[in-house]
Amino acid sequence: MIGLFVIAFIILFVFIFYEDIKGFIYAKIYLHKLPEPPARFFVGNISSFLDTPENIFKILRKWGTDYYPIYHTWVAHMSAVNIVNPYDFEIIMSNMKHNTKGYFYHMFHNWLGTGLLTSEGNKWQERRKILTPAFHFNILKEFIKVFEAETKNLVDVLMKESHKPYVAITDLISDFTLDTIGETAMGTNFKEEDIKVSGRDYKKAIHEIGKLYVYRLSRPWLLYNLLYVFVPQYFKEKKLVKTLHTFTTNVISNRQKNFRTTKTESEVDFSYSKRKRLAMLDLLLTAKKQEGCIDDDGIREEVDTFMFEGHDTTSVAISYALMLIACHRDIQDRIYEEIQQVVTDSSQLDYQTLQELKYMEMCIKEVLRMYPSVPFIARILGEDIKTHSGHILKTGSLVQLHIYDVHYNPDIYPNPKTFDPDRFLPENSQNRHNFAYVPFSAGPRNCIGQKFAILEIKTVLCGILSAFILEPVDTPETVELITDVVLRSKDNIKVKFVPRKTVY
Ligand code: HEM
Repeated sequence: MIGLFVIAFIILFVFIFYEDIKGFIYAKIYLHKLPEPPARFFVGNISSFLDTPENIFKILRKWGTDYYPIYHTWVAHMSAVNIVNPYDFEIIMSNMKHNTKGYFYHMFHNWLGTGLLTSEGNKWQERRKILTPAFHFNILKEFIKVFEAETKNLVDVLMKESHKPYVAITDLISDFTLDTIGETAMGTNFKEEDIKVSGRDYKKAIHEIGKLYVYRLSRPWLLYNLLYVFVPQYFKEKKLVKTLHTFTTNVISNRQKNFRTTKTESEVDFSYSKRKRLAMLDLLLTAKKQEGCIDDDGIREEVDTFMFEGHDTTSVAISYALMLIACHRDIQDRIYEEIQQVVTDSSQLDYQTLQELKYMEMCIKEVLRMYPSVPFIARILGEDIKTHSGHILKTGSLVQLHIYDVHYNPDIYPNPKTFDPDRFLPENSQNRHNFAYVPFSAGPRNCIGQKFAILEIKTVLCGILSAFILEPVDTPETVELITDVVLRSKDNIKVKFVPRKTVY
């Protein structure tokens, strides 16, 4: 009887964990041929992952150098191939077959469902097709007015704080980017009375859920829902997701009401072939109404995805940009001179003017090299590949692409810790490998919002640098980076803002 029970248990175990067992055997046969950091029997590299987020960040950098160009990490049956060279980036990022995201993206499902960031296959292709026109040049041109108005609000806040020895900027900038994505892509002003309170709760919940993801990410066994439901974080996440979904559902229904009353049938006449230009949420609402290719849940998935991807990434980029510019007065003066020359009518920025800020653009590129907002991404291989160094990786392997480490490779970027925008002069970048600079990823699954991001960052730098001289408080040496879904610092970043009028 006991024998039968044991056999039944083994069969059930194999049935439930078939994929994991297959992965384990594959890792033992193939992946252990790759260089590996020291590991313990069965638990593998777990002790390194159970450390603090700042220490995990440091150890990953050490492994990236010690085991260049490729290495293997594992915990029990879970294995990951880590790539830290541009040649293999190209093999993986440029091939549609490897478009499926890594397992850790599943932890976003409770909140983001399977929106553009987390979806795969036909669903991803269909959504990308629907959403691409929302980031067309004509739409982005309109958004610049919103970037400008929100920049003015931010400058007012900074002005009030400027008597202090420094301003802790991280949260202020994050508020700025949330308000901006709300008003551009969603057509919703978070400061309006009727949603001000729920908007504040929403922002708080976004920050909280980010911390929760880090907790889960650094404990890979919690990526199994079966185990996750037993920890308090599961219930906390459920509560946060409810707050987040309540808010986005309200935003959608408000917009739906306004959209109905402000647009006539002919105005919303919509088809992809006609390429009618509509901001993101309006585009989705119209796609639902006229083409039936997305439903209410689908719209919410995308609203949640864009609120997340569209604010956190730009927020950290702007914070690091301000810190680096504060630390390099010579570079700051050059950017300011360029603004003075190019922005002749300071009351109105437009697309053309922002395009002409060439030196500022090089500075932003260098900021995103040193601080890529998304320091690593992950893919599941859709077919076997041979890596640049000759290793065969099998279909189904989880590969982690460490963008941060490629951006700090001294053979590609000499003195990689030095902030040097001239690296992006055409003559200095022409011989660089195409996949050696990938802050927005590359290939078919690249960042859909990259032009939006650059225009937003340029607008806010114009506003802030016209109003203030930045003085250093934090420097790259004092800021401790942590492992997170975006490249966050352990503490709030501090910069001193000196109003220009009091200086001259
Ligand atoms: C400095 C700012 C930004 C950086 C560095 C950045 C970086 C990235 C990266 C590396 C990816 C690939 C992610 C992956 O493969 O897992 C990505 C994807 C994505 N980004 Fe951005 N991003 C930025 C701003 C934005 C903005 C402003 C938006 C929206 C308005 C946005 C929306 C998205 C979306 C929806 C995806 C998924 C695209 C897809 O899979 O088809 N991002 N971004």
